[in-house]
Amino acid sequence: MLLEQVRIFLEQYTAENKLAQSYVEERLQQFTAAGAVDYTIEEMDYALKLAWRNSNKCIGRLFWKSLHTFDRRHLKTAQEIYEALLAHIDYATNGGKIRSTISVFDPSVRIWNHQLIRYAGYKTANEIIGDPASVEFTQKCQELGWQGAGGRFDVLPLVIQVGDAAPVVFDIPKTHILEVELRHPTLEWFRELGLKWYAVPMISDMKVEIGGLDFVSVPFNGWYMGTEIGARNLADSERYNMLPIIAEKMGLDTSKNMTLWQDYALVELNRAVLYSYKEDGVSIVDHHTAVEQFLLFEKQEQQAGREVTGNWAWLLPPMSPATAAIYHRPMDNTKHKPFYRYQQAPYQ
Ligand code: HEM
Ligand SMILES: N=C(Nc1cccc(CNC[C@@H]2CCCN2)c1)c1cccs1
Repeated sequence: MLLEQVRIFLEQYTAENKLAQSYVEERLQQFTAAGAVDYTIEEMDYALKLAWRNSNKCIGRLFWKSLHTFDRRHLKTAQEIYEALLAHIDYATNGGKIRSTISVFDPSVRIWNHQLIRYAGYKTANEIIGDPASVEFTQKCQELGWQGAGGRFDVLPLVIQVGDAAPVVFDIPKTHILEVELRHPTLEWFRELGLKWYAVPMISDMKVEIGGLDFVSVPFNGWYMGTEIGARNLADSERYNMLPIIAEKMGLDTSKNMTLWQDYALVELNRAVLYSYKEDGVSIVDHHTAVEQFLLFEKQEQQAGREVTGNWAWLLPPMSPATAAIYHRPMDNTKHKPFYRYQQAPYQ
């Protein structure tokens, strides 16, 4: 029952923020008198940080206390929500010195995008141009009237729905989009591949349950771990599938696995990602440093008397996993609420 779950959340908020126990009863009485649960910005801010700290698949949790919260629960029209999303993008991007940020909207708002900035995928008769992971959403945007340029790196529009009104499509002006053109520290030909990626990953399709209330529009961003771009987005055969092309350019023998040509290409692609982001002053973390930061997070949590939970398979980087200390031990994947979780897409 709702108020019971609200009580549990308020108990944790009160204990961790060293407030008087009477705070819980006061707040429950206010909610009962008002006939609605309306968390303060301080309660929301704590809950959203806590949900990050509880997210078992996240390797970046060392910085959970530095999350910046924008309270946008009062916004009602698609236009003002669009403007709030542009403000989030600008604040988070910060010229490349990325700030972990989250915006929380009224539960009647839905953002149809998987990420605020992501590339379109165009499926034609015999090929896919752009990001294959975006084909379905790109088709949805086209049905809603969006005209893409048909290129490999077209940024998709924001699709915002308020209540059960028709969704509204908004282009993101280029001035708000920071991207990094990929080049390699020593392989001069790498630049000719014409590869780039956007600076800030901003997940916009997850929800968080706080004391029994579902917040279904909580776009959040951090910065990338290099392997996400270099070992998955640009490497997967069902994504940009760049390994064969890079191996060819490297002059490797790609006719048999035993030459480990895929592994050679993978390392050079990931070196190019880290080198380019670093040189452009865009925040990024390599997977070895990210693992070290996670080990620090574990130590910090244990010193605070809290058990650390994690999803072993997701926390291991997709490159050289056995170089990560956490590879060699099991992990408790218990789920503690609140945490960020998947939800049914509004258009499926
Ligand atoms: C600050 C830098 C951060 C880094 C480097 C980082 C890194 C990562 C990485 C590499 C993943 C795995 C993603 C994948 O394999 O697709 C992940 C997952 C996740 N992160 Fe973080 N993260 C950061 C900040 C955040 C923030 C600010 C939040 C939320 C407030 C967050 C919440 C999550 C969640 C919920 C997942 C699991 C996503 C899923 O289930 O698909 N992370 N993170
Ligand atoms: N660095 C990041 N990466 C990240 C975090 C959460 C979710 C995702 C996207 N994960 C989904 C993809 C697609 C299938 C497997 N990975 C990326 C962050 C995104 C937002 C905050 S940090």
